Amino acid sequence: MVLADAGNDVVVHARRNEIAEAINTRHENPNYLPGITLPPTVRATTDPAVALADADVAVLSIPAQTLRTNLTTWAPFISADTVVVSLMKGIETDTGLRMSELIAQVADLPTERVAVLSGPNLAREIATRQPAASVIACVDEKVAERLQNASLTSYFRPYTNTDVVGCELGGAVKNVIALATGLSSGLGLGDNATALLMTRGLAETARLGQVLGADPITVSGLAGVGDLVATCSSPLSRNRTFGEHLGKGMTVAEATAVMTQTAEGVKSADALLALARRHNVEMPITEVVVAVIDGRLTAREAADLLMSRTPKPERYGV
Ligand SMILES: NC(=O)c1ccc[n+]([C@@H]2O[C@H](COP(=O)([O-])OP(=O)(O)OC[C@H]3O[C@@H](n4cnc5c(N)ncnc54)[C@H](O)[C@@H]3O)[C@@H](O)[C@H]2O)c1
Ligand SMILES: O=P(O)(O)OC[C@H](O)CO
Repeated sequence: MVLADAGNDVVVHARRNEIAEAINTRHENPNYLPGITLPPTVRATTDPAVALADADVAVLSIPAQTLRTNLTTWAPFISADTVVVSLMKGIETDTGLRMSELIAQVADLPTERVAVLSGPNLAREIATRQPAASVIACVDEKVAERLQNASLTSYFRPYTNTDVVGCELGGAVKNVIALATGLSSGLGLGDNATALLMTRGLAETARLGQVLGADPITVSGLAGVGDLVATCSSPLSRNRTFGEHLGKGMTVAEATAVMTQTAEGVKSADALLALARRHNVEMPITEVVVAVIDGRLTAREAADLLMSRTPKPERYGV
């Protein structure tokens, strides 16, 4: 919708024929955004070769853990000049790769042709054209600027950045912190606890970013604190909702069964923790979220464990 409203010729690749059909005839995706009318210029196809033919830009937005398999199939259809943009906020579980790293590896692309978009962008709000801003990051600033111009509308305002690592980490870690604020809310622990988790969650993002080469300023921007605030506070967040279900006593299997959309943090938390341990970075909130997901701690025990940690000075670096 954003790209079509910005004046681009947009082709969506859908897996299911009935979804492609609904987008082409009723201008609606009834499974994922029921009730939202898409611009009639948005067309859909089930054929990835048709979707990718001569595309200036390919925007990838599927569950992070399915990217490798899907992209292996799609890569041969990516044209020589196409820039690939990731909207995904996850980390591959087996490898710890960020989505842009995975794209460059699987599609064999130079980093200058891979960009990421990340920020406080709850899908349903954007689909109703409510104002939002985001960050488009690419190591090549000119490419980021091209993408910025291609996605600028009256309701969507992208900023550019060259810090791909910081933007991607901001998106991936905030999902885990949103699971934690959901757990806390499910337990009824109050707004002070939510603010505590968000602020110390940001410290975890900053520490991990520091060792992985992110710009320390990125964490205070839209892809850092901006997305953290939106996701941790909004009932529209799937990660926060998933955590809330667990906090109210559901098992992971029960929460998974009632969710129809992706909560990336559930699978990426473990990969982020492994990445942090590899670099000797302490991420206590991420650690207890992983323990709750694995069934080693209850939500209550996780809260008690965090509150019983040794007192320390307030620091943001490693
Ligand atoms: N929804 C949001 O508000 C939002 C905002 C910003 C970023 N993101 C990120 O975008 C990514 C996708 O999330 P989403 O909100 O679209 O999730 P979703 O669950 O709503 O939709 C997933 C999409 O991927 C497709 N899909 C599911 N399994 C697939 C598979 N195995 N192979 C191919 N396609 C598959 C679905 O058909 C659907 O189109 C995530 O990484 C998420 O963090 C989401
Ligand atoms: O619904 P969530 O929890 O995946 O969050 C959606 C977006 O990432 C918010 O920016």
